[in-house]
Amino acid sequence: MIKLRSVSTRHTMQLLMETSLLSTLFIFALFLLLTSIKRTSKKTTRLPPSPPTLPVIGNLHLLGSLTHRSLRALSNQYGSLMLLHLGQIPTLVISSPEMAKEIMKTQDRTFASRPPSKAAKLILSGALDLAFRPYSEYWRQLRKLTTVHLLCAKKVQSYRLLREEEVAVMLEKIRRASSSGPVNMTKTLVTFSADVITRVVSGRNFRESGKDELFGKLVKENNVAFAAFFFEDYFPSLAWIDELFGISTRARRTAKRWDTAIEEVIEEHVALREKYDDDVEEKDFIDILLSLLKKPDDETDTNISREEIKALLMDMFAAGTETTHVTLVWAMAELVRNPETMKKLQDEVRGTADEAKKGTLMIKEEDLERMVYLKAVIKEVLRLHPAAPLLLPHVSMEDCQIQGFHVPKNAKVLINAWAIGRDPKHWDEPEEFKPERFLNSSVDFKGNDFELIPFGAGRRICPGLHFAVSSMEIALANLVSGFDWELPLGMSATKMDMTEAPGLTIGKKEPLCLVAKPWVF
Ligand code: HEM
Repeated sequence: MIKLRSVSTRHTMQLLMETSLLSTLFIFALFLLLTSIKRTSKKTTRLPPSPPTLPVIGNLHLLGSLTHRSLRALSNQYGSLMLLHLGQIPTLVISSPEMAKEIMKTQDRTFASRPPSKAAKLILSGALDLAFRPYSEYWRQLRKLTTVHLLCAKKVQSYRLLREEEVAVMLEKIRRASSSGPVNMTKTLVTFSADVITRVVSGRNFRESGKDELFGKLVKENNVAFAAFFFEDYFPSLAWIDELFGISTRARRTAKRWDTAIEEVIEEHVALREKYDDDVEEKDFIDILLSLLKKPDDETDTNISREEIKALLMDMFAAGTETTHVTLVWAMAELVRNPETMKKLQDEVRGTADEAKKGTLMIKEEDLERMVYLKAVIKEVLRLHPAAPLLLPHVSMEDCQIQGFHVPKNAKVLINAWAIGRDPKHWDEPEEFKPERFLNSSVDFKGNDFELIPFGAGRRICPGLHFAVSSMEIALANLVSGFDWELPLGMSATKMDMTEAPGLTIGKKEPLCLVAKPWVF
């Protein structure tokens, strides 16, 4: 009996234990379920703040021709993370370093793609280039190819003599022109920037072959086309209106002109390769691209089509020319407007130049390293006048959350580098041109300091950064050391016209004409 009771007690005990284990497991599962529901419900569907919209056009009416300025005014009201409805396209506008860091660092991969662009579709053969191509394995390959063979620090260093030669040509041109009145520095600097990039990319000078004017015009046409209002970019279903108003036709004409010009340059390279039975020393970028076209499976696995080569070359000629010359024009304009800064820079440059070289040609690249004020001036110019004030548009590749707000997949993202560079929360006297602010500061434009992002940051950061900075440093150092600069008679520094011209890159609207007085060591 006792034995039986003890068995039944044990059985009851076991049952009890199993039941309590089951209930514990049940409560634990319930707890997990509730927490996960709670966590999911934290993923809000609350959208970032937006201005009120109008039917059909949404917020389009709020944008002026200088979009970066309109967007800053709006963000002052709605915050540094703002959602606009531009026609049918949800557009996230970023206006603070903190938010820029979210997009280009914390969630860099989500935002590393590009939205569709009608101009890129028409001019760049459907965005076959590097800059407008959506994020993909092919984009990564193309970027690697361009960096390794054209734009990495080692390659940029190897173009040193070429840059010095082009600077010498520019100085000589200014010297000659200066004897007969003010020099059009806008024109001079366009030619300089174009000559450097075309020599590096195609191995020869477009100036000498008479192609420089044509390419200059094409670069300008590109800037206009990429800033034009295409209905398709805001109302994809109304693409036909672009045809009706002739905007697409104009862009197609630009595309055709680019195609003919680049085809000619490529054909010259092909002819040389044929003449020397492919035994051409691969010394320029086009040769390298052509060799990849011919043997797609060799070594690199990169299979590049002729259309892709042309689109990539267009990127290089356009991005390499426009951004650099626009920045140099702003630099000269700011220096002439601020004579004390000009004097301080001239003292540094003229004083740092090697004693042995005084009286000879000019500043060489080896002198630049010691010129800390020159570097501060260039940073300050890029802070106040980033050539691409809204960078290039990004797009969200999936739904995500930023600071508790929901960002839908396929939202276009505009990052206002111009507004960020003038944010009073991060910069003292932000509207003033004061290179001194960088003298005791480690803030740089290389993509780690989000208050200064003229080249962007993260996966899509400008691959031409080193190339551009090297060209700008050597050009500016020589311009200020080789000449004293004045405004033409009757113009005053305080009333100088600094109006911006609208475009994908924002340059000075009026050409910069200056009196150059040659200076001898
Ligand atoms: C002062 C000169 C320059 C400035 C301010 C500048 C600025 C920029 C900016 C803001 C972007 C977009 C970054 C983003 O989307 O987040 C960009 C992209 C790009 N830049 Fe530059 N750039 C300059 C010079 C150059 C030069 C000299 C080249 C080539 C020779 C170049 C080639 C490119 C290319 C190919 C891209 C597209 C990269 C991609 O989408 O992966 N840039 N640049």
